[in-house]
Amino acid sequence: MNTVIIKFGGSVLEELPSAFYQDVVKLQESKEWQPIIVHGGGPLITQMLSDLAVETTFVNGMRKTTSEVLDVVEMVLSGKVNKQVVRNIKQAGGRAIGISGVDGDLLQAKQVENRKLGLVGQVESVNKDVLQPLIQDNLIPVISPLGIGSNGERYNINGDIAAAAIAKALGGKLCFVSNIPGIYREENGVKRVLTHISEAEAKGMIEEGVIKEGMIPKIQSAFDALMYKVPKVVILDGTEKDSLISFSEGRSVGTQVVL
Ligand SMILES: Nc1ncnc2c1ncn2[C@@H]1O[C@H](COP(=O)(O)OP(=O)(O)O)[C@@H](O)[C@H]1O
Ligand SMILES: CC(=O)N[C@@H](CCC(=O)OP(=O)(O)O)C(=O)O
Repeated sequence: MNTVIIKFGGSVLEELPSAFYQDVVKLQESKEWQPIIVHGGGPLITQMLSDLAVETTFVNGMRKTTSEVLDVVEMVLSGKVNKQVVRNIKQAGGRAIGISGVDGDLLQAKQVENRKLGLVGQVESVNKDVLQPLIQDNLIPVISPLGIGSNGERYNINGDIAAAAIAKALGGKLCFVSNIPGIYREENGVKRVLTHISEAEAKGMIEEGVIKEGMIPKIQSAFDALMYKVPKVVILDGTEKDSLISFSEGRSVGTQVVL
């Protein structure tokens, strides 16, 4: 059985068609795949913070997180978004269970080295034992990216980084579902989507500012995962018909990240 970690971000969350969720359920029912969902929700957090008149800023795609911001992050991700995704899967005919990285010590984390980011965490270890009984019960785990520290404190973890850590722990394939058909590069004024991207190429594109914002943690997590033997990492558009099925059948879709 193949495990696939499907991470979708806030950029595409509200645009994902029901066909996408039906494809997730199809994979599960095929018995050849075990899908595990990790979701983001960055734009919804930003919206809620703005409604509450709390300022928010990003550094290289990571949100500076005060304890006031962290309350909102947890409320939006582990409450609103997580349960919406569980319901979407049910409406597509599947059965899902929503948990956060805090539950059962799933994502054990510590504060990132860049202290200017505040309560942002990096994953130290993944307690994959939490997922096994859920999988055995034919449930699709839906995970919100918060982490728990050794003293029970919580951290805000970027969704892409959380997904890569889970893929590394389970040795599963990693599928970043976003709102773009892959990584863009402009050549002679023409924007095209790369079918593959290597580490050297990505580094150059980050330096040139061609890869920016939320794409930076995504691509960095992709290489981190590949380095730890994750067999395949792809960035694709979840609104494109059959994109997930093409991925599962090994057809070329989106941008494949290669070492
Ligand atoms: N070279 C690039 N190619 C494609 N998208 C890029 C690139 N550089 C930056 N981006 C941005 O990255 C975004 C996807 O990252 P992010 O907003 O974090 O998405 P998600 O919420 O799906 O994780 C795209 O919507 C796009 O605005
Ligand atoms: C540390 C950090 O930046 N955490 C993210 C968590 C949500 C996320 O990753 O959402 P997307 O997948 O939509 O980007 C945030 O606070 O926005």
